[in-house]
Amino acid sequence: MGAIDVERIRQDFPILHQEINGKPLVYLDNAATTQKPQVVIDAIVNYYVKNNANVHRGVHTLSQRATDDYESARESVRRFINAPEDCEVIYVRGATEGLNLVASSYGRKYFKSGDEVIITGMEHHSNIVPWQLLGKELGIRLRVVPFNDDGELLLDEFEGMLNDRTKLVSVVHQSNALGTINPVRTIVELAHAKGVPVMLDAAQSVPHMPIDVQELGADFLTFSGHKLYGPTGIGVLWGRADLLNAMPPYQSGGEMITGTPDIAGAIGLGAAIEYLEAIGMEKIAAYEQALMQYGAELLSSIEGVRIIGNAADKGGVLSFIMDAAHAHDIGTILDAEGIAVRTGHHCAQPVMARYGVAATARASLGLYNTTAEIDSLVKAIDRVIEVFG
Ligand SMILES: Cc1ncc(COP(=O)(O)O)c(CNc2co[nH]c2=O)c1O
Repeated sequence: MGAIDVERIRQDFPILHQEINGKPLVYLDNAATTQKPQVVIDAIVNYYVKNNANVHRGVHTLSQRATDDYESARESVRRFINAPEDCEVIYVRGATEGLNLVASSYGRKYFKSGDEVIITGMEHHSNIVPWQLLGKELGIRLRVVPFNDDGELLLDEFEGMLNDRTKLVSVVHQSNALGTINPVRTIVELAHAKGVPVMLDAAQSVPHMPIDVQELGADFLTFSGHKLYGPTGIGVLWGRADLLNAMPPYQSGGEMITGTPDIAGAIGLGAAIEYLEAIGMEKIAAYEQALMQYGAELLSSIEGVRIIGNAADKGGVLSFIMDAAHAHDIGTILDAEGIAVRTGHHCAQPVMARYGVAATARASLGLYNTTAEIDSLVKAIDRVIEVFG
């Protein structure tokens, strides 16, 4: 299935080795949050056991140690996304805050009534609502790029939306509900040709593929630590230094203007990044891609199962509906079999509306999942048909 030693990797994740309802846990909800390797857990514990102190401007040893680890994590983030400078890496609570920060700070400085922001029809609510609220406040028009039945953006429609009132394009790199990987380099090229900056919601792509912000050409990019095997409450907004330096503060107070940060979270994020770098993002992407293809072939061969989202370029997400049962009933039966998937609209209600469905069941893959776990999923789906069919 690929060049990573998944059985050895699974030993790094203590949580995976338990039973749920008397069955081995099969954790397939990685788009919601990922599990944490022992090295991440140890890094957080080590901070609190040995180095806990507030960061920056402390003259005592513990504060210096905490500051060194906190800033070392920032350098790990810079390296991981190949950002030009550490100062372009801003810690936030997660992708939601990263998107809100750009909407609030960049938006309020540069947008005026009648301006337009372009998003897509497959966005997570975190990349819809901030722009809706700003739209109400400032009189901004939100333009929405549609997508086809396979879940692929209509780029001609996008290009046609770009005009002299367009002030920002903010798009998801990989859809959490469909798995679609959008052609963001092309989107950036088209937007930049019109002088329009681009923000990437990379919450679902940074954990699963190599990301190079300089190669992508974006102007902002945000992601959440808890989705790339790091702790909750910590994430990153990357932005071009010239843009960030021109933006007004998002929050004010002491400590680098935003109060005491999530020091342990940042250190845990740094440990997660080093863990992933040791395995290799190219290898992880290839492994998850092969696993997703394996699952897609099996699920699409089951009568009464329909996969929602069949883009040619797609990450490790298998959203599906069944003739036999509602998504929530699917999820309940799967849980009884020890299998964790997410059911609902996945904070992507426009996607559900596009397909005319209320909800899907979504299996989303991580680097520790296996073909045997996909087989268990298929067996449990057969169980759903037995119970509800
Ligand atoms: C594409 C995308 N953008 C933004 C967010 C928000 O990230 P947060 O700030 O860390 O919450 C999510 C979370 N997606 C999901 C959270 O739970 N199930 C999901 O699919 C997401 O998938």
